[in-house]
Amino acid sequence: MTRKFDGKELVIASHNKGKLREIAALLKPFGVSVTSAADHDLEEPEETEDTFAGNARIKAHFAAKSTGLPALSDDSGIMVDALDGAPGVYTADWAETENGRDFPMAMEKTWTLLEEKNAPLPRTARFCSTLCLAWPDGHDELFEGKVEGSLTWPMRGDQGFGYDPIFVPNGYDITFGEMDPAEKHEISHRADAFAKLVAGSFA
Ligand SMILES: O=c1nc[nH]c2c1ncn2[C@H]1C[C@H](O)[C@@H](COP(=O)(O)OP(=O)(O)OP(=O)(O)O)O1
Ligand SMILES: [Mg+2]
Repeated sequence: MTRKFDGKELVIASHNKGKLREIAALLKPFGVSVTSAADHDLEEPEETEDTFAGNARIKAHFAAKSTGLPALSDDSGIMVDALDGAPGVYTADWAETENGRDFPMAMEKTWTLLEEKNAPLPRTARFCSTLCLAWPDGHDELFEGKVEGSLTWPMRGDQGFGYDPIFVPNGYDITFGEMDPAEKHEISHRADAFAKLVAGSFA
């Protein structure tokens, strides 16, 4: 049996401002008051697992235990078929530099690898998201979502975050970076997982 969310406050166990903005927008219709990991002065736990689900559980359980409140995390990434699913769980790591994250650099690295491989067009990829809703007593629920598309070069658009400027979802000719946020929320991997969370835990 799926446990229902019946609290008033939900902690979003993420330090990514782009994600926080998207999750707050997705939760808006449900009258839940949301706070972030930063609002509770939480550190960023190390993401030591090699699956989205494993890392989503680490983040949500850490926040739930630390705050005594239910917490929702998202672990996500982009999987490129011609790169055998890379960068996948390591999407954020590929952008890591001494001075913080550099996503243009990570996108260029990804495109260069595809060029070096002479990967055929379209260069298919998908964004994946696993949401974990965890309670302070250790119970949790997991929900998975994805969106299929292909990569394009050069980068286009300044909406969204992360890899959005090179991802064109199937059925569109614009990137997530060029898309209105409300439209991204209709079709994104996070929205897909979120619909399952709502059906399971909020309905
Ligand atoms: O809709 C998206 N549009 C573009 N890029 C995206 C998206 N969703 C995930 N991504 C990329 C960037 C992100 O940095 C990485 C996930 O890494 P991931 O560890 O789950 O998130 P994070 O470290 O940025 O924030 P946090 O762990 O605090 O929730 O995949
Ligand atoms: Mg992370």
